[in-house]
Amino acid sequence: MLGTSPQGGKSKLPMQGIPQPSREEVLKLPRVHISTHPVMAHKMTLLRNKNTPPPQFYQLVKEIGALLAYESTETLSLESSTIETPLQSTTGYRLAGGIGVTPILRAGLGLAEGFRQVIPDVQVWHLGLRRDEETLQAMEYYNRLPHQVDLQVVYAVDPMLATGGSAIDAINILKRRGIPRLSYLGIIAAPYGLMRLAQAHPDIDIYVAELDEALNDNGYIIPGLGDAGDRQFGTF
Ligand SMILES: O=P(O)(O)OC[C@H]1O[C@H](OP(=O)(O)OP(=O)(O)O)[C@H](O)[C@@H]1O
Ligand SMILES: O=c1cc[nH]c(=O)[nH]1
Ligand SMILES: [Mg+2]
Repeated sequence: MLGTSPQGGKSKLPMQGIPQPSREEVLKLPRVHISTHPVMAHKMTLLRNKNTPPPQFYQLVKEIGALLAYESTETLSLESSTIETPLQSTTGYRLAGGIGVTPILRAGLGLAEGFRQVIPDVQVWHLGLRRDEETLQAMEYYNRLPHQVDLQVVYAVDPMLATGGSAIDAINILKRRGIPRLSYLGIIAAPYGLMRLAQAHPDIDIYVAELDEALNDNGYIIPGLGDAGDRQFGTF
């Protein structure tokens, strides 16, 4: 079992000396889904490149969000109904119940936008969490989650799963709203954060585009892509 805090020892750097699991260990986790699609690998390479400017970076986050939406909704429930084509009656299907997407601000905004391109009638519930870069603890600063909910599933979306603190907190907050089914959708995961999220919330599915090597001593994912919020919104 991993520790619950990224802080430890007497080091000034928050991840220094903290043991991290290997990629192989987290690949054995039962509800972790990592994309194997070649189009995803192509877009991920453009996204990671430090020379990709913010407008193209944001566009890529949206496109990757759409691909992840398609992959992660594969197991959703359907309702059937009879419809008329111009020629005859036939059985049609629609997604059962509502679907919610919670972008973890800021960086989750582009992913949520991509998700909406696949399922335009999702409800979008905004949640602001900011990671303190000294302690790596997430702090909630904005919450627009409705009290009345009747949804089949809610996806918490955030590009970067680093220590896992933000994702664990987001799922805790959503669980308090009584959502029957929750999933996490991200672009890049570090083994450390993925293991912590799966251990804290073994009842959710976790979908990511790629699994990286590790966190550096500052808690940044390597090789990673840098700061996903800054790269989307140009705030370097
Ligand atoms: O797994 P963790 O260690 O919690 O780190 C991941 C979090 O850090 C980033 O957000 P950040 O705090 O930089 O906010 P931003 O989206 O406003 O840039 C990222 O988008 C995640 O929310
Ligand atoms: O590598 C990282 C870690 C946290 N947040 C980011 O945006 N990037
Ligand atoms: Mg950021």
